[in-house]
Amino acid sequence: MTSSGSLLRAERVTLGYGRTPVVHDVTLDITGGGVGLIGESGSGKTTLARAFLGLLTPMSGNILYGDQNLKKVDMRRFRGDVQPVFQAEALDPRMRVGRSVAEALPRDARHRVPELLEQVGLDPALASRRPHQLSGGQRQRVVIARALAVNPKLLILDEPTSALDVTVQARILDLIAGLAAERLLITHNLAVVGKLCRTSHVLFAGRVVESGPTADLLARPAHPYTLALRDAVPKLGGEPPVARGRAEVRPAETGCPFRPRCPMAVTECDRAPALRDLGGHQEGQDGRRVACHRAEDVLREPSARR
Ligand SMILES: Nc1ncnc2c1ncn2[C@@H]1O[C@H](COP(=O)(O)OP(=O)(O)OP(=O)(O)O)[C@@H](O)[C@H]1O
Repeated sequence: MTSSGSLLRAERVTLGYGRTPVVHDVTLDITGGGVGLIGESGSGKTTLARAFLGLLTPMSGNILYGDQNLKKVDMRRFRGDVQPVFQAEALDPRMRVGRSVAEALPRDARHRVPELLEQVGLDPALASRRPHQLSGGQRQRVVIARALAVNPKLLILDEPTSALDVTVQARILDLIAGLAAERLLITHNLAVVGKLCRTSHVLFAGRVVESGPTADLLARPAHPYTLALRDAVPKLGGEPPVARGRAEVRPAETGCPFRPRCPMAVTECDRAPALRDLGGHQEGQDGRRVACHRAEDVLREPSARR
């Protein structure tokens, strides 16, 4: 735990590839009860996840693990504590799935394969199959079994259900919800965070534009982008929630990056809004942060209330 009570913390982190930053000055804590990272394709979710896994070094700022800079943490211990769950396509197509799971276990614990398969709701007899001989949902369960092999404290799940149909998706989400490990969940589907994450952060163009308790965010978005995301996909399993037809509009390079797509933009939005506490002590505003000059107006919009 860091002194702020989080498992992992990004502190004013800027991340990029080569010299090009794609995530800008993000501060974010992974606390208990599940944390969601939401945003459309290209918003920087996977890039942040890679930094939290120690796979990408920040251009500036720090990733902290238990009050220690991740750069200085023993990576062998860290890999036992923090495990990624990526999409099932990452499984080796030639390898029997039992062996895939066995490879994630310490050598003297390989007898635990049937137990792990059962833990994720799979018949241990499926261990002899190759990935293409399983359904999409079964493959995703194998990926989760692999991650659980080392009894991690935290799972970092990148779109764990986006390739699955709605009913299978719901069953995998139930499985994830029942696991003991904490979770950082990356998704473009707001319905998924509603089910699994106590806290959520909305990313737009590599910046956190809104944060807070997920239930409050969904009930009363304070950023026009969160509002567009919520209203684009009201239920589990729908299309990716982008403001349809406008996602191709490039973010602004100066001022508020969402301005070119924002139905509420005003002259003031030429100035970049800082992430700030949502003022007042009204219901649903505790722990809420937003980067929008017009957040209070967004909250007053009848369409923002649900
Ligand atoms: N290896 C890379 N080299 C250069 N640029 C990259 C690389 N990986 C990602 N990017 C760029 O970084 C930005 C953020 O990408 P990232 O994959 O983090 O977004 P994302 O929100 O996870 O998107 P998606 O939901 O499509 O996975 C994008 O503009 C992307 O083109």
